Amino acid sequence: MALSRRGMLALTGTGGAGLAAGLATGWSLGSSSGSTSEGGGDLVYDFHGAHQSGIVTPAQDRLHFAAFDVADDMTRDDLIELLQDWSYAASRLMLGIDVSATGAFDGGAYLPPDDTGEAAGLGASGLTVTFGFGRSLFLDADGADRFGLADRLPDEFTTLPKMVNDFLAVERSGGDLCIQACANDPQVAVHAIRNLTRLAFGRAVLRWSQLGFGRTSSTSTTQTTPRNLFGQKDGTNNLKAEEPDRIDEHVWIPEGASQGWAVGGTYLVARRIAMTVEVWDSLQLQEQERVTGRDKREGAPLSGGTEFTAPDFAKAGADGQPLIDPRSHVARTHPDNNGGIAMLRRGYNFVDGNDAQGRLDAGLFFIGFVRSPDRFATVHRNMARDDMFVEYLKTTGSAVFLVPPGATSEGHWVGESLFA
Ligand SMILES: C=CC1=C(C)c2cc3[nH]c(cc4nc(cc5[nH]c(cc1n2)c(C)c5CCC(=O)O)C(CCC(=O)O)=C4C)c(C)c3C=C
Ligand SMILES: [Fe+2]
Repeated sequence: MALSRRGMLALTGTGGAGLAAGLATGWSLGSSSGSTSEGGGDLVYDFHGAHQSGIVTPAQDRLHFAAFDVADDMTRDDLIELLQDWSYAASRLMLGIDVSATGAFDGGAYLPPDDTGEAAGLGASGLTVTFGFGRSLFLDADGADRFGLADRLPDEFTTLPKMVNDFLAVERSGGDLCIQACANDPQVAVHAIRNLTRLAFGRAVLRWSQLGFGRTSSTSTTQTTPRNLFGQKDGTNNLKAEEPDRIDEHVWIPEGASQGWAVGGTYLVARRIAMTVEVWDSLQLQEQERVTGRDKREGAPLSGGTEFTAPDFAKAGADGQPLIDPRSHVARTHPDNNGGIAMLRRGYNFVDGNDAQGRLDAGLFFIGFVRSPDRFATVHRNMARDDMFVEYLKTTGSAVFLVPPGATSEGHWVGESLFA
């Protein structure tokens, strides 16, 4: 593949010394022969910033998430080059332009095009591309330090304990690297993952991937609360971008964390949670609401009020029992019952076909951003132990990635601080 940067033609083959060299001297996005924005596709988010995009960005409607394994023969320098190439390509894709300057159509008739072309004319569609590092990048399953990164592994980067409703498939779990692509057009998100996967050819292999539709959270007060496949309003009491102090407290890795290079990053916890929708659908409305702790129509807590009224876990009904069942999902996961821990949820619905009995393989691809995996585990343990909701859920995939801080400006790349 040949990609060009500021008039410089990069290497052909698997990717990139030329690209890395371009980065070192500073690169510019210039113009592209590729896509132009049309219709609703002209929403563009900035790739550069102190934090990566796709975290507090108002949750887009579509997701393509991918986890990768780095090839066995990769060196530390190769890994750096891959991250540089991915950063450059992502910064272009987020502008709604092709992965390289010659793109889908201008590389000449005798070469495969750099860009696969299916997003031509769709614009940026609010695309965000977020990169993460798996724990195995630092220390693999055999304890090998493949890239000289073991002493950069944060103490906080622990593995999640097994939970009661875990039925984890190896082929849907883990990974050395991840890319979360979110957009308002599914083809734009798929195009991003497809082209970044292609760019990694010979360097990293796709391990598993997940498509998601219909965001199941709002991450901004400008958004209405969406519904998940149980028909519930989901995301009501989520952390919102308009609460920077709470985001600082709960999401970003703080100064004083064990590894300074990760400050300003966060941890992404991905859980593929199958929902037994047919069983749920046969529950009485009243029981669905009791299990959730909120009413289904408005999403208001069962202690009273409207959607955004704070739940009152102490409030009792005429029978003297709490109006919100202590084993409801809201009671088990609320910060008041978890030592104040909150997380930024940014998940998506999925339907991946059906089984031989006609039951949908449907659920929620949960994505949560937290400042340490241990904080997620605390809430999840409390939920898994006796949340009534768990009866209707089965977790089939799981992975945790450290999302490093953002590439601050052009010429910088995601992951730079790890190798500094
Ligand atoms: C441990 C983390 C969580 C997992 C896993 C999880 C799965 C999950 N949740 C829903 C539906 C809802 N979740 C709601 C609230 C909520 N959920 C979590 C955490 C996990 N959920 C938290 C921290 C909260 C917020 C609690 C609070 O502060 O009140 C709600 C209520 C509406 C809302 O506030 O978003 C719903 C509905 C599903 C379907 C699911 C797995 C499939
Ligand atoms: Fe939840």
